[in-house]
Amino acid sequence: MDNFEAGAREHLLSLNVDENGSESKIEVKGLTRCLDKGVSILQNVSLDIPRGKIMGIIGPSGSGKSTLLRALNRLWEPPSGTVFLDGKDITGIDVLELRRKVGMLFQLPVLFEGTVADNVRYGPQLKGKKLRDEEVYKLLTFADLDPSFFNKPGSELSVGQAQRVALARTLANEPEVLLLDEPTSALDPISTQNIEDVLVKLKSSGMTIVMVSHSIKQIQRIADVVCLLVGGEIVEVLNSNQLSEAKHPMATRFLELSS
Ligand SMILES: Nc1ncnc2c1ncn2[C@@H]1O[C@H](COP(=O)(O)OP(=O)(O)OP(=O)(O)O)[C@@H](O)[C@H]1O
Repeated sequence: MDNFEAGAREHLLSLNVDENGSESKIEVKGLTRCLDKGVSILQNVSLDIPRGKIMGIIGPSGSGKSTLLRALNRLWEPPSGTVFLDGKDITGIDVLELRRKVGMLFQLPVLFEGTVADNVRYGPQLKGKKLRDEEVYKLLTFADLDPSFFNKPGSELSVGQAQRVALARTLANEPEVLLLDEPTSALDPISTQNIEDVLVKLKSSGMTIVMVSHSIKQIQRIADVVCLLVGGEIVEVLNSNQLSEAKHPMATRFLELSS
């Protein structure tokens, strides 16, 4: 390991522990969501999301994965005292500030009107900062898009290209956490691999990533930790290389059927 690598590693290790000595970037404590009719979508969910790691969330359709993810940046407002970012209750953080820190990418990207560059500049512009052309190029390259996309209208892109622009747009806010809801399910295998490579790069720069995916193989490729959600409850949290050790009957059946 050369000096630079050693220094970078030390820096990353120092990112792993905050002032409270906690290794969790996000803590979820007893999160429940009930519908008006009394049906519960999430039941007493408690989860530690490790800092600087990729956590995969898997589970059958309708098990509450998206609801849990959306609670983490208040797209669904969790009750106070249930979700904490760096030890702070997120319901007490200004919502725009929170969403800058905790960015989100959806299954299908929605680009704003205008060019690719307009899209990438959107977030910083809201704070009164105009990204320089070179900064936009850098973000596009990072998201694995050729710089020639700079002036293209967003409406002329394929879904895979638009997803990478959406990623560059999210990264322009310099988030600390990235939430992904099945970000590659509409993409071809090459675009999928490109996005996965970018996610792994982001993790090595210290970012915390939480990804809902229906692909067990994808989770095994890139996640460090996996959370299995069944019927609104967390039934297992495992290292991604230990998925075969899941014990909960629904979890084992789900894993058998999806592999
Ligand atoms: N706003 C809402 N109003 C009523 N029901 C909802 C609402 N949001 C989610 N649900 C229901 O809650 C359950 C969990 O939904 P959620 O989208 O979180 O599941 P999921 O695990 O992400 O599903 P999928 O894998 O199919 O995307 C589903 O039964 C869904 O119909």
